[in-house]
Amino acid sequence: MIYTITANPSIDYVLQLRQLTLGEVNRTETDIKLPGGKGINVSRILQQLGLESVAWGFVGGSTGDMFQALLANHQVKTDFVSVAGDTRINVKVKATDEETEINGQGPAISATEKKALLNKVQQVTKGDVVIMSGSLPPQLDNNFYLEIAKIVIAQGAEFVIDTTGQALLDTLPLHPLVIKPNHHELAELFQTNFQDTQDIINAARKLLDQGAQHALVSMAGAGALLVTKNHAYQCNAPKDIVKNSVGAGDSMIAGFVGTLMQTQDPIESFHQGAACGSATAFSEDLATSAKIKEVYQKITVTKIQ
Ligand SMILES: Nc1ncnc2c1ncn2[C@@H]1O[C@H](COP(=O)(O)OP(=O)(O)OP(=O)(O)O)[C@@H](O)[C@H]1O
Ligand SMILES: O=P(O)(O)OC[C@@]1(O)O[C@H](CO)[C@@H](O)[C@@H]1O
Repeated sequence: MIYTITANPSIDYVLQLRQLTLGEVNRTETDIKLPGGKGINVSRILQQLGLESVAWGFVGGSTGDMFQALLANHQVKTDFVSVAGDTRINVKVKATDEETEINGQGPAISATEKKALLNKVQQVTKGDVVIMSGSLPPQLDNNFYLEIAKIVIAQGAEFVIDTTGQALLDTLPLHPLVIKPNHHELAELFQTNFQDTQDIINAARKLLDQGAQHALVSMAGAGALLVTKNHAYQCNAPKDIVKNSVGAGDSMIAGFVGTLMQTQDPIESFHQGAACGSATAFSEDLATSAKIKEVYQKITVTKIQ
């Protein structure tokens, strides 16, 4: 089974405006509410790929009720911990060619609520994969993901982590199945600027040296890299109208992990991950299975090392 952990789920309030003028009253052309949060997005794409997952996380308040009602339309199995605080609302503004995001902090999580989630993680067994992604709500320690990773490994299962900074580095010695920084996050991790693809590959290899099993580096409209100890692969990002790239990275993780569990083939998994990422960028909501199949045909994976 695949479990996703979204410590800080959200209602994504996606607003389309012709133009955004700060300091003025702006009115939307369209607005939609989506059940958001990185792990939730991963579960939704896995569902489109015909793969079952269980979404774990903290959900609370009337916004939490609305979040669950929105998610109920997507046939994702859930097992949330109910919390006293309100699930956050994240605002995504699409205006002219720019996407601006304002993400809420999320509810405070009590020690009892945290324990309830850790207890769920104790259920995992060999063959399971736990995917943890996204920011942590306030009051959860920075080592929350590390705590989870330790439980998962002790149970003989695998984990995937999509976070940044020290929280990511701390889990590397426990051998995450895959990590997926985008190229900006990767540069920030090493406090550098990349001059070329080789710089990116070298940085990704440092994360492999520290323990990651596979390193994906996403580069939005410039495609992505899959870096292994001895080889590197690149894929293109097809050109189309970008409708909403929120969740493209999560979609890539879902495609990669879901395919890897079925095929054990990292290159095929990379191809499918890239298809899911681009298909989401070309969709208003996350990608559908039909869109993923269509986009898959337009992606080529090239061995560059
Ligand atoms: N504009 C785009 N055109 C085509 N493909 C895209 C575009 N944006 C993203 N993708 C695909 O999706 C993958 C993941 O996107 P991206 O690099 O933006 O991840 P991310 O920064 O983690 O995004 P997010 O946090 O919004 O989920 C890219 O590597 C690419 O394959
Ligand atoms: O604030 P975080 O947890 O870092 O990111 C949350 C978020 O921006 O990530 C998803 C897209 O990746 C959205 O559904 C959600 O709003």
